[in-house]
Amino acid sequence: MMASESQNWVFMVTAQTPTNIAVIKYWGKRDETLILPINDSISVTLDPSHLCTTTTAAVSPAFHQDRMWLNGKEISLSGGRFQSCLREIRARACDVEDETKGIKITKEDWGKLHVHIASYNNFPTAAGLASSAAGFACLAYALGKLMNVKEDESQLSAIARQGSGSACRSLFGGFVKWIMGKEDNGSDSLAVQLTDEKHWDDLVIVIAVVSSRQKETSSTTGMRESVETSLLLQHRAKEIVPKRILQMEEAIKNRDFASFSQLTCADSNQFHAVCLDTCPPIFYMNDTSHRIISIVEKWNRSEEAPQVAYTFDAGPNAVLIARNRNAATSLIQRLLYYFPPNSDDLSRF
Ligand SMILES: Nc1ncnc2c1ncn2[C@@H]1O[C@H](COP(=O)(O)OP(=O)(O)OP(=O)(O)O)[C@@H](O)[C@H]1O
Ligand SMILES: C[C@@](O)(CCOP(=O)(O)OP(=O)(O)O)CC(=O)O
Repeated sequence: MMASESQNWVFMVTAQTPTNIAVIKYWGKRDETLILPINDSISVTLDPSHLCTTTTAAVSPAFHQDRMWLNGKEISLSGGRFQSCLREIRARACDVEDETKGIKITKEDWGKLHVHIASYNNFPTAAGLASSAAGFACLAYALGKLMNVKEDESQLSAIARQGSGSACRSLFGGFVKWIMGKEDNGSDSLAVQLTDEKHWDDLVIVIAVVSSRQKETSSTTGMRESVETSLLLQHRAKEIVPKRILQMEEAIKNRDFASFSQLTCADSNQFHAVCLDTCPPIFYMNDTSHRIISIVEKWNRSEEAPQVAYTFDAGPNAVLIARNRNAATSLIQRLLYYFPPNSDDLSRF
């Protein structure tokens, strides 16, 4: 089976993947198991040195079951999502040879070996900052490297998607589109890069962590309830998003910040309107989130051109995209003025 007779070897790889923030949101599935969305979405991938996941995947004949640790704590792998990613990667595994260690793992061996995975997020988990996106993208990438799969990033994205929908967009840098696809088996539901990270490098992303508490309604549960109860969601997916996707692609291509910011803010607000239109309603934003929106709206209106776009995922934390470094500096000064450190006093706003 293995060139190495010893049971003591461990072969491991480490990968790092940034999170991504949607500017046209994914909210709603047409297939819960395969994680197939009801609309296309577009995101921007953050700089890997900031919000990111680091995952080490290891294999050894000494491992007797697949195990995973998230932020230092062992987690259950009984859920289907981890198993789907692992199964899809195992099915594509190739021979691995490490001559220095005298290790040879054949394609067939992978079906019998178990993996241990340790993953760390350097930012709050399950707080609406897309930890599942960085997490499952990194998992698919690390397992792919470990098992020497030959798939390209788009094909890997379709595997990461089965861990968490938004994860498929984190396999690329820059602006990324998740094409919803039409096939029932999900083979055409994958991510493609629209532009790389250099295309629009004036943009500066500032994240205002309003709360790092774990949210009450997960994205998975929230979007299921929206699909079941919100008429606005159906209208959004059919009538609004297809047009917005085209407009957003154009705005990104032309580095047109006025259109980009208008579309980003409108889409975030519509996503939260869908949450309110869900029965029972879901409240992801809080008073501080609403105040941040008002500050940005007021500021943008007082300038000749918009300075900052805001977007909120399934939580109260604000993702603010400034048109350039000057706007980002001014934004941070404003945030510190309205929300002084160590003070709850928001009354000056
Ligand atoms: N590094 C990781 N590796 C594997 N799975 C992870 C990792 N980080 C988070 N997850 C999974 O993602 C879940 C959190 O996903 P959830 O969608 O609820 O929150 P979020 O991704 O932080 O926020 P949102 O997607 O709404 O912006 C965790 O409970 C865990 O199952
Ligand atoms: C609001 C969002 O961040 C929702 C992300 O939802 P998830 O990708 O976390 O959901 P699952 O596919 O059920 O794992 C919008 C987005 O990222 O497009």
